[in-house]
Amino acid sequence: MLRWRGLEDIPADWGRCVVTIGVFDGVHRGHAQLVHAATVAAAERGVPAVLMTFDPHPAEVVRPGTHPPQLTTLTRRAELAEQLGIDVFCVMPFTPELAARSPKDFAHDILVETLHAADVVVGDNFTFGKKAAGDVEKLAELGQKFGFEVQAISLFGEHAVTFSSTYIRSCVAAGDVELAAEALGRPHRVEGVVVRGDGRGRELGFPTANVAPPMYAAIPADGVYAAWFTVLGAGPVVGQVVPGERYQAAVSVGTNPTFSGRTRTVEAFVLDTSADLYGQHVAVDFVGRIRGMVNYPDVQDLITAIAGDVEETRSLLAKADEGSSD
Ligand SMILES: Cc1cc2nc3c(=O)[nH]c(=O)nc-3n(C[C@H](O)[C@H](O)[C@H](O)COP(=O)(O)O)c2cc1C
Ligand SMILES: Nc1ncnc2c1ncn2[C@@H]1O[C@H](COP(=O)(O)OP(=O)(O)O)[C@@H](O)[C@H]1O
Repeated sequence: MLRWRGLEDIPADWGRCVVTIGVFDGVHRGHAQLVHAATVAAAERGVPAVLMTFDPHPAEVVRPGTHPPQLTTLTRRAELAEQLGIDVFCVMPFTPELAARSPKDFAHDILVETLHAADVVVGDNFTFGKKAAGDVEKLAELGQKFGFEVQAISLFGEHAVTFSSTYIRSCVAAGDVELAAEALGRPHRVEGVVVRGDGRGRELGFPTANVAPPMYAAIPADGVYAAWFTVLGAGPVVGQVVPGERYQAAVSVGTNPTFSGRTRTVEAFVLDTSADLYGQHVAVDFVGRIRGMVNYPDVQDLITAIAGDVEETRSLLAKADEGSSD
């Protein structure tokens, strides 16, 4: 898969292509349908499928200070797009200048003159151009004028819910990681580098890898979760932990109220392993919620509770795996 940042990266001899456009945060099951339509159209025409996304999130440029919690980093979005068969991951820097373009200029200058789009695939709620004045109807009209086809895909959902990044953010914020996973088609992931904490976990008998997520990362509500833990990258084995392999983890999200903590942390106790994880880039895939954060009167009560969480983690993850192999 090719990766472009900005239109400058497009080769001079670039031919025709199929383009799907959106923020694609989460690359959820609705997004997957758009991408599928784009890859099918591209295969029929024998041209590449391009996914156009934006960075930073358009909301932050249009209304500074309103950046939504982010379900996926750009790197993760690219990885997921590649798995879905996209040929080119094109990140458009979302600048005030881009936001100010009229729908006609966006279509003419970017889709036609630069990308040479033969087909444009969007969700049927797609808006574009200055003040989001362009919609699917406008895009189809511009397509007729400039010579590209438009496919508007109806929004996908289940159980009377339309799957959208906003809906999944609200599931994550409420700690309902099961519902989030259903819409995403995989567990919600928080990634980051393992940093030093207060060094207390080891004393409790449960050392935890404290994960520092990127700014804006969508963090599940405070509580305890069963998750898969993976050291990312292709580096050497870390203690007993093999990069790229997933391990069971009991994860705490919160301020450690038992110790009157102030900072909110994401901490993973990786089951049945011991490894120096400091500095590693890791991923935590949230599978199920176990309980809320509790301010225990006694540290011994916390230790007993964590031991119970570990057992709950084992059975929850085993069940989730059975479910996925049905
Ligand atoms: C599975 C699990 C459950 C936890 N539950 C709680 C809890 O209910 N209340 C709390 O105050 N801390 C909880 N913690 C967080 C511990 O207080 C924290 O891991 C410990 O203070 C170590 O912090 P450190 O990594 O900064 O040394 C939990 C940790 C784990 C791994
Ligand atoms: N099973 C494990 N799960 C998580 N971290 C582990 C494990 N075994 C060893 N570690 C290491 O121990 C560190 C955590 O120990 P802890 O006492 O909680 O200190 P800190 O407060 O710095 O997180 C982790 O960052 C990791 O390097």
